Amino acid sequence: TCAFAGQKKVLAAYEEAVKCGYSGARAGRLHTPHGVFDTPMFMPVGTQATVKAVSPRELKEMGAQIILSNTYHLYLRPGTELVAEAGGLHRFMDWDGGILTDSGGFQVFSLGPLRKITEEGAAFRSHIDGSTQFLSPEIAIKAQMNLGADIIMAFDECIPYPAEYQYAKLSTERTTRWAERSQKAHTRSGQALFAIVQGGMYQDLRRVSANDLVSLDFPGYGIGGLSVGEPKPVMYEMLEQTVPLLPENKPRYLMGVGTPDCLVEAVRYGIDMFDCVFPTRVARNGTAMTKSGRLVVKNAAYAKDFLPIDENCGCYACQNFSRAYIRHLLKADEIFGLRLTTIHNLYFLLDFTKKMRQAILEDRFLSFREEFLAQYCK
Ligand SMILES: Nc1cc(CSc2ncc[nH]2)c2nc(N)[nH]c(=O)c2c1
Ligand SMILES: [Zn+2]
Repeated sequence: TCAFAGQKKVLAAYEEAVKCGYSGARAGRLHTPHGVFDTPMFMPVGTQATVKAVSPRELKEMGAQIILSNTYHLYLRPGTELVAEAGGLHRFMDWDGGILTDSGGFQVFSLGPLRKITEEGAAFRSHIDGSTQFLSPEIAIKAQMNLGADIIMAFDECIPYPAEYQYAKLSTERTTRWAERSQKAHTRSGQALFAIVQGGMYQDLRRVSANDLVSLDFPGYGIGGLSVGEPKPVMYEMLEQTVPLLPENKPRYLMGVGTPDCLVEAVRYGIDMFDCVFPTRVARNGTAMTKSGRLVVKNAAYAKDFLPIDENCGCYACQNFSRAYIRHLLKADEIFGLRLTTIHNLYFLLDFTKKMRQAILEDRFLSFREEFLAQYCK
């Protein structure tokens, strides 16, 4: 924590991590204005100021610590000034845990019909009403200060995959200049601004991006531009190149990841924080996550299966309902069905990261990883 004593604007301090000698895995504690949180951690995604189909009370009950929201979406609707007038995002959505907002860069490129990226920022058309919009580091930071999240992200470009070396190089250099502009625009104390490492799938660009951002001295670092369709071994190789260059006493957040096998590998490289829409998204089409892989509870095979999704799971769905009942609800398009599969999938990932933390603290992470990967079929 003392590492952050000198940081005037930072509250996302990072207690001395408990390191496992044989891997980069570490168990840490993240200090924010809304509490101290355990890592490794999974962060449920609440894109439009709600984690779809579950309430803040249920999120708290299942052990969620920090949730994500999207600047891009809230900027377009209902507007970040409105959220500020409502008392900020925590008040607006009645969530008193931690909140992290993404800066909008990724969503502009992945959602809105993109118009144009220049040194100044990104012009795009709103996916809601087609209106012409523009985001820059200054606008994205102002919007995030309005929302009042505990951790906010620098405005970056998530380089598409695949990308030519030259494009990746120029984009990464611009993202570093945007990070500096984000830093200058960030004037809200009690809020931590994380930079985002880019570099495409090029080892040298990843190292340059990490070193440049570390020298700008941020309280934490996102690793972006991954989980964008690249083969998993390539993602792991980029982690191997990047993570060791990031300060040990600062949190590392692997953006948009992911499935349990990716989480256990990324923790091994020293990642602390994860987010992914996957668990909530696949839940809504009837797929449950288990330690042996995915279970499509909507399948006819489960019509008369009166066991829970996972009899060792402590979630509300598995403690009280059968696969047959949940399948019935999903087939009948009952909203409660989506709620139960979402509750299970979120609980599964939150519990999985808690189990990894315990394994690290007990110095048995690598055997935990071996056992898990042996049982989990991707
Ligand atoms: N894979 C991936 C995912 C996300 C979205 S993380 C998220 N936002 C909201 C929910 N989840 C990314 N976001 C940014 N800003 N940059 C990236 O490179 C990037 C890469
Ligand atoms: Zn469950």
